[in-house]
Amino acid sequence: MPPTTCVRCQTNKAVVKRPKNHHKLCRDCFIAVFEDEVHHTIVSSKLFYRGEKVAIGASGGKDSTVLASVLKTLNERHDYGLDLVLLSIDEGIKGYRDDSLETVKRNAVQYDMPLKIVGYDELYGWTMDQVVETIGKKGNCTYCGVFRRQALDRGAKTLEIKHVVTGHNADDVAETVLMNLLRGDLPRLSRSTSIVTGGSLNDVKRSKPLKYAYEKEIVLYAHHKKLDYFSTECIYSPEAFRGTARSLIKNLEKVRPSAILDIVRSGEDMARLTPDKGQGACACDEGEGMGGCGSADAKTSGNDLAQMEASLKEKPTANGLETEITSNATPKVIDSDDVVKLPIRQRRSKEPGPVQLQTLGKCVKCGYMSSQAMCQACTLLEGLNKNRPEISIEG
Ligand SMILES: Nc1ncnc2c1ncn2[C@@H]1O[C@H](COP(=O)(O)OP(=O)(O)OP(=O)(O)O)[C@@H](O)[C@H]1O
Repeated sequence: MPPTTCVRCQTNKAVVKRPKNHHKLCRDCFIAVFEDEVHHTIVSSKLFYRGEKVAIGASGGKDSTVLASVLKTLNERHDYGLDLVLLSIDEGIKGYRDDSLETVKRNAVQYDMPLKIVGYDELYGWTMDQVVETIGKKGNCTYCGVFRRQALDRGAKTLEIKHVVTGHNADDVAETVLMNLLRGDLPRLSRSTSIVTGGSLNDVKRSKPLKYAYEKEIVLYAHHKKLDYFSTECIYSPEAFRGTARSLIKNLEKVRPSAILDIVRSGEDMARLTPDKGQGACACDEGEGMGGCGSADAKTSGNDLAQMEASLKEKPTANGLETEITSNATPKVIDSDDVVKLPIRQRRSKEPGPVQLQTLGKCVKCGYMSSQAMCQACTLLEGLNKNRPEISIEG
């Protein structure tokens, strides 16, 4: 078969079939289109202002590495005038985060950006290894997610930064929309679909410039730009419920590539119809619910992404290849759900009824933004410190 020509430049050989719309593009056009789309998201959502100091939540993984690389490129190309800093949270997971932080340290040199690392041990007196030693693996993602969101805010504050960007992508947002739908938690949709959260009530704003970027395209971008990223999954178990939502989405994507963006758009539309417009958002919660980091890895919850990464690695030079992403893999569905029981006052009512708007105050213990007397992190810490958590893990 003759090689396919790039539909954009009509000159070079196509090496990428875009997962998003199946357009066949050459390497340079794919990179240009990907960057242009992120630029469009940034400009149309008015994410930044000139001179703004922005912390990039950098985990060393593909999403935040691509985010750092693209933001550096766009900042220079379009003269955004941003002061970009890498902010990493060390959760204290040996054999995982210590390795990924080495990647972030190299990224800091490669992108010529300052790097700040903040550890759970210094902030909370606990590493995740110690948390897991105490509570076991089940439900640990909840602790990690709550602690990380607050740690990012605190890290930003020590740098006098009021805006943290994260590498959450379209797949992440679509998963969260589905999870909230499946839980019957429409009010949370507003926060989970917003490109920007915090900011007005909470003084650290968070945004997701890759909100409309497909995860597979992020992997392709990292591959074609030869970015240095860390691709091992967390050694502690991923969230079962998110993994199930992820598998569902990956299956939908196979039969209808636009499904991911369609779910994101539907989530945005439904959010506009719900009473919670994000004003009452607890600072610990980006609408994802009490449940973890959002990084249920494709390797465990629908392994076509892992396959894709492996096959890209086998073909280090894409020259002369058409990179088409297909997979016959059957996603592994995790059939149990990790649920952490919170004290009654912090659980959402399961009964239908009028939606209660939350009001933000300050945690009586640490002063962090909270819709409850005590913030989620302090509640979890209190349980850990007592070593007889009022928070029990459902078996
Ligand atoms: N330890 C961390 N330090 C700083 N930022 C983090 C950390 N963990 C996650 N983040 C931020 O939150 C985003 C979403 O995290 P998540 O755990 O869902 O990881 P992910 O989807 O695997 O992303 P990545 O590929 O960047 O690791 C990341 O892209 C990153 O911006």
